[in-house]
Amino acid sequence: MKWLEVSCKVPQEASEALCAVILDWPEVQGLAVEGVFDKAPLHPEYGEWLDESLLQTDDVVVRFYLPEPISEADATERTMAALRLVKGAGLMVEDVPEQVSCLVLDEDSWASAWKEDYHPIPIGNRLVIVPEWDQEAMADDDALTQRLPIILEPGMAFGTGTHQTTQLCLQSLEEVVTDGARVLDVGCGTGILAIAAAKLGAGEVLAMDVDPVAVSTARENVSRNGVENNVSVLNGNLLAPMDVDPTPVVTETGIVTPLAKGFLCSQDLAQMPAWNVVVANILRDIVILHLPVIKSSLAPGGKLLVSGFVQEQAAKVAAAMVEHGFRVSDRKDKDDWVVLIAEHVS
Ligand SMILES: C[S@@+](CC[C@H](N)C(=O)[O-])C[C@H]1O[C@@H](n2cnc3c(N)ncnc32)[C@H](O)[C@@H]1O
Repeated sequence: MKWLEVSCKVPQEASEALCAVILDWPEVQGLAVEGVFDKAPLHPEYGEWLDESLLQTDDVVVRFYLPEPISEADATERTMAALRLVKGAGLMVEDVPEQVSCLVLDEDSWASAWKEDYHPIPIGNRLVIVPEWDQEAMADDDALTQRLPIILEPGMAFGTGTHQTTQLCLQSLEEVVTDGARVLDVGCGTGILAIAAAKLGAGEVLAMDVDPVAVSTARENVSRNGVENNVSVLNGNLLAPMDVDPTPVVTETGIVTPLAKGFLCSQDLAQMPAWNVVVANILRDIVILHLPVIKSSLAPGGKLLVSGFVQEQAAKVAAAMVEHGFRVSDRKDKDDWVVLIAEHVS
């Protein structure tokens, strides 16, 4: 069987919207975004704030695979239509054929092309992120088999384990999760941190995300890892008022409109027993907005891990944490990125 490898060059800030449209095509197998994601992704539709200092215009390549009998001409036309949708949603993309290129691959080349960018990634002392198809290869590596595997199928949601902030949070979870702990993962993306917490011994983990796509990806990853008994995944927004309509609104372009909607609200959280660990890898301002609700749901002595911001923003986050009654006890840096670890002090 033949496959078409379609590559489309777009500015980084338009890549997620383009991926969302392309992933709606039932024939698409494998989608990857290539380029340097050294700044946080922007999701204005999910309440993440645009931060001028994080804006960048570097192009990335969205690459995906379509099976025969789809022709190069069809694939190019459909990709152009997707680009037009993204452009219509207000994102800066060029919807010209020069942005799109196609390569015909046979089955073997397709399988390796899609998978070659993803390999097991050891994290910290105890964890390893394993792409679903690399599990067998990993069995040959004694050092890796000693680690706790987090098996992931890279999908649309953020959190394949390659981003510095995800790795910093994983490393920090290793240090703070104790046996039987109750862990809350705010902005779970693929569910990677929640799964790690469960594998590290947490008794009960609640993973939540405002993005319904992230919620379904996280649920799949949770069952892939056999941690369904310990991890629940909910759509929600702890910043939203209680009486919001939980039905997501989808525009003609397939992009969820600006929302303050969610199933899980801060009031729901208030009904639950306190958490021993809360992890939130979002963005600076969203993290800061979450501090009051996190403070009221974290057990005294409980640990808060926050990331999603760069070094020059860390002081502002740390100051806000102190203002809300946390004691910042540790910090880790990777490249420009930071995780802050704080303790709830009453
Ligand atoms: C940077 S990703 C982190 C994903 C994963 N936890 C990780 O560490 O790789 C941030 C996630 O937060 C979600 N998010 C943004 N604002 C949110 C909010 N107000 N409530 C819950 N999730 C939110 C986004 O949809 C996205 O999946």
